Amino acid sequence: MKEVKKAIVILVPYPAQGHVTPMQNLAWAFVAQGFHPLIVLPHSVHRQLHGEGEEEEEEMKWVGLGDGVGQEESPDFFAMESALEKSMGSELEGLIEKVRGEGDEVACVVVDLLASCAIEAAHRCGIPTAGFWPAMFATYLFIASIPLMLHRRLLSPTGLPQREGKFSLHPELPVISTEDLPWLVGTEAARKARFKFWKRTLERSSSLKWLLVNSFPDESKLELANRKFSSEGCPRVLPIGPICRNGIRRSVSFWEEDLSCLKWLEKQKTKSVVYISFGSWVSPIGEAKVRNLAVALEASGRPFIWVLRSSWREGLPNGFLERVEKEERGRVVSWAPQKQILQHSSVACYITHCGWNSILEALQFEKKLVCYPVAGDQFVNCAFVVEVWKVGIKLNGVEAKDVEEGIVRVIEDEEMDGRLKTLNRRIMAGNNNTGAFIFKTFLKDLKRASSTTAVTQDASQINIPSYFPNNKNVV
Ligand SMILES: O=c1ccn([C@@H]2O[C@H](COP(=O)(O)OP(=O)(O)O[C@H]3O[C@H](CO)[C@@H](O)[C@H](O)[C@H]3O)[C@@H](O)[C@H]2O)c(=O)[nH]1
Repeated sequence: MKEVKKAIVILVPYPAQGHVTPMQNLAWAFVAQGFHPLIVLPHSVHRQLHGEGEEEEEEMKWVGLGDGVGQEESPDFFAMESALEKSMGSELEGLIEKVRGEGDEVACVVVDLLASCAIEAAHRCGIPTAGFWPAMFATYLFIASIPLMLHRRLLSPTGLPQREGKFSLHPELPVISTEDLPWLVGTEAARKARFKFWKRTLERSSSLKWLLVNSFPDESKLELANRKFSSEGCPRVLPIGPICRNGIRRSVSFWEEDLSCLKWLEKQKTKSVVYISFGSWVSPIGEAKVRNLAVALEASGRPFIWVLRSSWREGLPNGFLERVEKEERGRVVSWAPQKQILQHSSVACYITHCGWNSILEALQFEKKLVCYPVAGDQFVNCAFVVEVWKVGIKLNGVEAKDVEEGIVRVIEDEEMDGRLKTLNRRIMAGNNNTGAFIFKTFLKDLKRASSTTAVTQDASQINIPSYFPNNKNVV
């Protein structure tokens, strides 16, 4: 028997970059409190990130759990969902038994709501379980209000909008179009399947005690709206974000970053470069739009860095890549060191798909946004950027005229700079960070629920370190 029991926190992210990064940041916040995080991934994704074998980091471990996905396969959302549903429950129970068998204590399991199949397994093992919503709280509210939308007949029983047009569920939520609801992606069959997925997620999450949300306190008043929409037995919502990573440690990356664009960035004038990225997950914008965007960027005459996977480059106009390189006009890369780019003074604005992590990073480094949402929560995120915070504009299309007008509007709008600065101060505010305070409250609650030995101090004395942002010079 070992002398000191370790307090393990098992974290289960959905296996995509935009989910693993915030979960890893959360893991560092746990490390700072004396916990030993164990981040689990399906084996196929673990292999991509860490190669074969277990990655040994001093403070946290990454573990691959069997998922039945072959080396050559690259499953889409539904295939991954089905792989997780089949294997995650039993694999996770096995892991918990193993940890306990080694004499350690599993103090808590934190489950990304997109991997909700892990919730029941954690419950079966009798471990306090928290949900994690890596995105904006408002987008959770749209999911949480599915029952209300069904009741008001805004939706059919299969989740399809029953009327077209704009609506708002609550004065604190922006007006959005029925077409912008997060599950309305792809074909009718895909939309129905996603709606089913969210209904099941909502049912499962009702058994959670807490829901940790990577949103900032500005939004916490929305919790009132949450109470209105949610039925009995919903988790206690704790907006602990934005959890950003300070210091030298890098986030795990699904692909190798092309660092050459940083050297090129050094040579550009202050606030001249347009950065373009559509995130890591949902397929980008289609070949025709890729072509239009390329034409628009060339026509603009502005320097740019564009993250574009090789598989999407077929849509590019003839000779585009060669011209860009020859004229030193910009860089087209498969995967970029995004935070370093956004932090750079040469970058003027960011054309974004409005993934939540990208928005947080842009706010952290005070970069104005030119929004082109593509799928899921991105339309709601965009509505906040454009209509609530007014720190960006929404593109109507990617024709040359739209893009140039959009870029000029954000670059020339100095009031937008002022609002961005104020918002940055508010959400990245040093030691008084409300998100950090709420995290302490959670730890206090956890201590009561799990009798964990890790949180031994009075929680009010816990000094939350820099995993919650307190300045902008971090990568
Ligand atoms: O070349 C690149 C491009 C992106 N990133 C990073 O990848 C992450 C991307 O995250 P996000 O902006 O949230 O986009 P997605 O990867 O598309 O994230 C998915 O998950 C998010 C959180 O739930 C949702 O908000 C999005 O809509 C959904 O597509 C960010 O941290 C970026 O810094 C890089 O490091 N290099």
